[in-house]
Amino acid sequence: MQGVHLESLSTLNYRNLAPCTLSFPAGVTGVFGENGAGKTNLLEAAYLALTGLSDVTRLEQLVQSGEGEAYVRADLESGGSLSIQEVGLGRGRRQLKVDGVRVRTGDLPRGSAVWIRPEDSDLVFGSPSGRRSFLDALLSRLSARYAQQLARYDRTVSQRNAALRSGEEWAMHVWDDALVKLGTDIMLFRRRALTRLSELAMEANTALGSRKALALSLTESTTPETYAEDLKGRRAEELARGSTVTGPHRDDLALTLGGFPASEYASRGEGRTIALALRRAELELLSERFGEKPVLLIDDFSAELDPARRAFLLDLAASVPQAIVTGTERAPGAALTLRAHAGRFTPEPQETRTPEDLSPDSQEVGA
Ligand SMILES: Nc1ncnc2c1ncn2[C@@H]1O[C@H](COP(=O)(O)OP(=O)(O)OP(=O)(O)O)[C@@H](O)[C@H]1O
Repeated sequence: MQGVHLESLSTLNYRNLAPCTLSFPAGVTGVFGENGAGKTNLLEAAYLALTGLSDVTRLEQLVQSGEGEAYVRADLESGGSLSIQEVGLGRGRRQLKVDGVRVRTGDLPRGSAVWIRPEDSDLVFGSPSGRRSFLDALLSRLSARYAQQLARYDRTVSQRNAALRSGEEWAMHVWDDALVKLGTDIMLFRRRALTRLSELAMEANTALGSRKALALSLTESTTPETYAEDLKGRRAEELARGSTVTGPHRDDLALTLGGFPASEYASRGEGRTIALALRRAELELLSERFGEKPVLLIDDFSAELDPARRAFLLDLAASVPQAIVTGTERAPGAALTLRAHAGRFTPEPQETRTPEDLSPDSQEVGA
């Protein structure tokens, strides 16, 4: 399968990165350097330029301290055509352009990158809202309609909450109708998508060497069939609390390992394996949906001390048309290696090794 290709990335005033334009070859680019050198920031900038997405709550965090605005640009090839994607960032403001024309986030190619990070373990051990965000972000990338319905649903919940707080019981049937319609769409879409996501996550979990079965399911606060009734049944409680307590905004993506809830019973290592399985499932799902492999961004492969998980990450990077892999040590088998230091990235000479030395199973890598 073909893949999205990030030809070059330019940044200006982005976090601690020095202004730069970096070219990336096909295959693996390894970026190594000391802690705080800017490796994560580089991947974050690449992800933002490729997808328009960022999970920071305050955009000004991304702007270099002391500066007013930041800018990232990706020159990429997708579906056989070249394009330039630019993101300008200011205080609470993000401006996107494709080939010089202003667009909205949803207009950028939605399957262009997947980012794997050490913090992904929070998906397993963190709150339901983190898992729900993972699911919603993924489904929003798979379907523009899902993204639209979700935004409408969230707006409706906020407006309904305001009406509940003002004690506007007389207006509730109007909000309930809107909520049931949008919420039902969301629940049905999640159920459909979960079937394939579960299969792919289970396969990845097995590929990671886990002997315990991973299962994904939705813990729903209501169902499409009973949503309207459930809202009526909790009306008094909702008026007292001033918030909507029933609906897909309260649901969880439940993860079980060997039949037990992973958030409560999985070990740290098992949790990490589940998180990697979810990310590989995301990669596969986006590839199936868009017919090309996303650019794979792997942050800090060297933090992965378990040999099976480390080999899995390096194999995954080698299996896609393009990957950027960071770490405090060199990634083996890289087509290009960049040394990171104080926000700058310098190409390193290629290591001369035999193909056997470059295998992820070799001593140095697995140690
Ligand atoms: N808006 C900003 N302006 C200037 N510097 C920033 C900004 N945001 C973050 N930094 C700095 O960027 C530095 C590099 O962070 P980054 O997370 O990219 O390092 P890293 O190379 O991935 O390190 P590690 O190996 O520890 O993960 C940090 O020292 C951080 O303080």
